[in-house]
Amino acid sequence: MGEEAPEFRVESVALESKDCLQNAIDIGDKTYVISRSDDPKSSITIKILDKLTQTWVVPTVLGAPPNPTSSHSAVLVNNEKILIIEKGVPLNDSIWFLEVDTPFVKQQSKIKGTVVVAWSKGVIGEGQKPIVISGPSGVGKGTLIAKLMKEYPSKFGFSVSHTTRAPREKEIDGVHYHFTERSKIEEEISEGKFLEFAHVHGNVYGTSIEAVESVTDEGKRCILDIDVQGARSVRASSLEAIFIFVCPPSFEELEKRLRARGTETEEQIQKRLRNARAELDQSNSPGIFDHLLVNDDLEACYENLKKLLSLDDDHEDSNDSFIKDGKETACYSILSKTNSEILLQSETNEAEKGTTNLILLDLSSLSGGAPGRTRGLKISPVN
Ligand SMILES: Nc1nc2c(ncn2[C@@H]2O[C@H](COP(=O)(O)OP(=O)(O)O)[C@@H](O)[C@H]2O)c(=O)[nH]1
Ligand SMILES: Nc1ncnc2c1ncn2[C@@H]1O[C@H](COP(=O)(O)OP(=O)(O)O)[C@@H](O)[C@H]1O
Repeated sequence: MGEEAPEFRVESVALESKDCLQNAIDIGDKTYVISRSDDPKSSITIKILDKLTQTWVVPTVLGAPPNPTSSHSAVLVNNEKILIIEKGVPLNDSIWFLEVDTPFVKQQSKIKGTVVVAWSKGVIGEGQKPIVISGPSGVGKGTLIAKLMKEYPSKFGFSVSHTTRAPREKEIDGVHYHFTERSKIEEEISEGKFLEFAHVHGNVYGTSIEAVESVTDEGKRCILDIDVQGARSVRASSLEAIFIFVCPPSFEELEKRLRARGTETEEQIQKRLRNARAELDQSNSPGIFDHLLVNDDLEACYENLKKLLSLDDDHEDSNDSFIKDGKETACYSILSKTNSEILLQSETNEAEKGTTNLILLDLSSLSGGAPGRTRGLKISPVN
């Protein structure tokens, strides 16, 4: 029997010269040209040729691009995205997707009225799902999160949000929040750098994609403290998370805690209490929260939170053991592709006896995607 035919027609022209590499990938009537210049600091540029009109378009590029490297290889995965393998970086950092026609890209294209493409970094294995914690102001979210981070500093990391509100006395910029100007956050939101944002108590709050992914990239489980609107947006995004709503034992107790904290003016307290009623109402909306926790006695609530987190189907990724210790520099190029498997070949000819220079990248269970990370990549050596 002959070899399985590729599912899609792929024309990949590698125009390699000493210091630059360019790939041209055809999708329908368009050719996507992915190139890097000979300036080692400049990152990849994308241009699209419309073959019917013979015109070039420079798209709006969303998401953080790969760090500059010397070269890459690329292949079309399906009609939605291009897989790019970077060379000269650790293998963990070498797998990228350029989304050209995914639902996210289509949606952003509509919003912006321009042609959009978006970067997403490939992650080997699933990683642990981030934890979204919501609840009314003063209920004790921050207190519970602080306890968790103190007890398990290497397991959990906090997603540091951006906010336009003024810092409280003991709050540190970059630790509790990134305190920012409204015009700056609005600009960054329009650049697609935020996973979600919301207007809360008269200020803008938002979670940058980087805030979540930098925690995940450190191998820690990310905790987000965001309001109900934010939780709703994350639910609708490509980020798979666990959603927990923290309730007070009573409205009176909530008010007491908020006043006792002593961080807000009376006017701000009144605003937070008004919003609290709406948040408590929304906590029962179907499809947002997976768990409700009542924070009556702090220690009891904390124990329940811990139970709930260990009940979750946390699992160590097993399929990435091949590269787990490997901060080895990637020097792979794409050799072949079937429907969901890509064969990568090491370009060094150092294949000593018994050492593999072929690896198989399995794309059959991808999840997530731009803006952020594409998870669920499986990788295995070919013997
Ligand atoms: N949507 C969204 N909400 C956030 C974010 N960061 C914080 N919040 C929420 O904004 C609200 C106000 O937070 P904060 O000003 O720290 O006051 P506190 O809740 O009274 O401690 C809380 O409900 C937070 O969960 C964010 O990045 N996105
Ligand atoms: N279970 C609890 N019982 C009594 N006070 C609590 C409890 N949990 C938190 N607090 C206190 O309530 C106040 C508000 O808690 P905080 O963590 O700042 O709430 P949030 O982050 O939800 O706004 C703080 O002064 C905190 O010490």
